[in-house]
Amino acid sequence: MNAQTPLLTAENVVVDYGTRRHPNRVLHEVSLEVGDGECVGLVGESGSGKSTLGKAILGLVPVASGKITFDGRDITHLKRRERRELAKDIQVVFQDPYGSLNPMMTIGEILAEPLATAGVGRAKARRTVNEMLERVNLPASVSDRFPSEFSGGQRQRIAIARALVRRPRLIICDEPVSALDLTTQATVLELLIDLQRDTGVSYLFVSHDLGVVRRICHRVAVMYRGNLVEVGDGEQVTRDPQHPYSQRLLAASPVADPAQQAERRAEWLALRAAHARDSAAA
Ligand SMILES: Nc1ncnc2c1ncn2[C@@H]1O[C@H](COP(=O)(O)OP(=O)(O)OP(=O)(O)O)[C@@H](O)[C@H]1O
Repeated sequence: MNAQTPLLTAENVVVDYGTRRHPNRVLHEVSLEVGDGECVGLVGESGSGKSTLGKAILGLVPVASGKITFDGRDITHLKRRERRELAKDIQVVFQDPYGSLNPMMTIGEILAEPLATAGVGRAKARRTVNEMLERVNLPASVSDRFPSEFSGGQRQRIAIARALVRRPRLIICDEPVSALDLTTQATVLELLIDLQRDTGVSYLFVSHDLGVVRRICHRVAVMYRGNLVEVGDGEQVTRDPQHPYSQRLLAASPVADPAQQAERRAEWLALRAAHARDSAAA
């Protein structure tokens, strides 16, 4: 990994939802870098703006001001064709392994589709599909089957294989394990870590779960009401955060010990109450 060379930069990115007359500012001048081969976690409670930053990078929501660069190139306002071309380098894995795979297509068709769009011939596409299935620990024989025949964890591995087929340099992982049970979460996280080690792909890893982020991310950014309040080393931010909001987020994250969990839940409820008060005052 070379965290010195940012592959992706977001500089003072502002995103508004709502209307021009009644804008609802969801991102307030957010700045973040993801290095080549780096995994950066983006944490924060529901509604803090994590997915919106991912969508801004993917060009799925308009950026009102600020700049996003990829490999030194300004990608803030790309034309549709340029955006399609960029899909080779930037891919996404969503939370819901049930909704993100077309139920009418076989696994082979789902994985081959991005290659066909890129003009890759059928024989080469088939080889690449088999190689990617192998990478996510699924046999080539699954190609002829449909998504409904697989478990949540298997579907998420298929979604990861699909994200990988064009050998992207960055994958935006939007809560990729939060719909999975704990054991399956661990397997998918291990897979993502192995893939990063083997391919050098970078991840922007969106999650509300500090434990998950601690396992996989080199650096962690904490988002609160559309602002990044803390960015730092993953171990440090997830164990000894400096910002009061990050401290409350850590206090709310699940732990194995029930007594400690009860204590954290109480702190979490206090956090929610404080958030509600802040929102009412805003
Ligand atoms: N398409 C939209 N139109 C209007 N408001 C939206 C839209 N998408 C998200 N929002 C609002 O923007 C804010 C940030 O949402 P976002 O989904 O980015 O948060 P998040 O941190 O990813 O939350 P979660 O963890 O629940 O996915 C929320 O208040 C949400 O209601």
